[in-house]
Amino acid sequence: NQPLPIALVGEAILKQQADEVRDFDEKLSHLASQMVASMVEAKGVGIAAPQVHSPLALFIMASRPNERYPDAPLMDPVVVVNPQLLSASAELVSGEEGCLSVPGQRFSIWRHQTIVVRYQDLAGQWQQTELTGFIARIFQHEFDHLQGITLLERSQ
Ligand SMILES: O=C(O)C[C@@H](Cc1ccccc1)[C@H](O)SCc1ccccc1
Ligand SMILES: [Zn+2]
Repeated sequence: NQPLPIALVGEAILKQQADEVRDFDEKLSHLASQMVASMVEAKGVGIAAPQVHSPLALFIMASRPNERYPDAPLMDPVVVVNPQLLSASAELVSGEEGCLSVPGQRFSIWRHQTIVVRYQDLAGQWQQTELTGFIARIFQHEFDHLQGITLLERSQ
């Protein structure tokens, strides 16, 4: 499962609104597995479809402990399709983020501490859950990518 080339900030694909996923077929599952492979190879904790030049509303979240977030939960990669942000806490928390599309740079970014989200899985089943802390941060970072927003537009 060869890793896919990662789009760099400045490429048009990263500035577009991603398209709704309608076909929950084996092509979608194959793209998701290629995204996981690309994220793992790039040592990321998430990756969005536009970053691998696919304009689909799809991303991977895969929190794991790391030097900046040593107490981050270790979780299996979650495939998030057609995500919606239902609510977000007034409480914001600042944290350091990187981006595979802005290699070698780190930014301090304000994110909502807690969010309630809804999304479809690879089978098209709707999931709804509350996320908090580092996982909420990853979701917000990847959700931004689907709206054509990168760290550069958010860094304080
Ligand atoms: O560019 C991406 O979407 C992947 C980012 C995701 C990320 C989200 C929130 C906070 C940090 C990163 C990559 O994972 S950047 C590499 C990385 C990995 C662990 C911690 C910080 C940065
Ligand atoms: Zn990013």
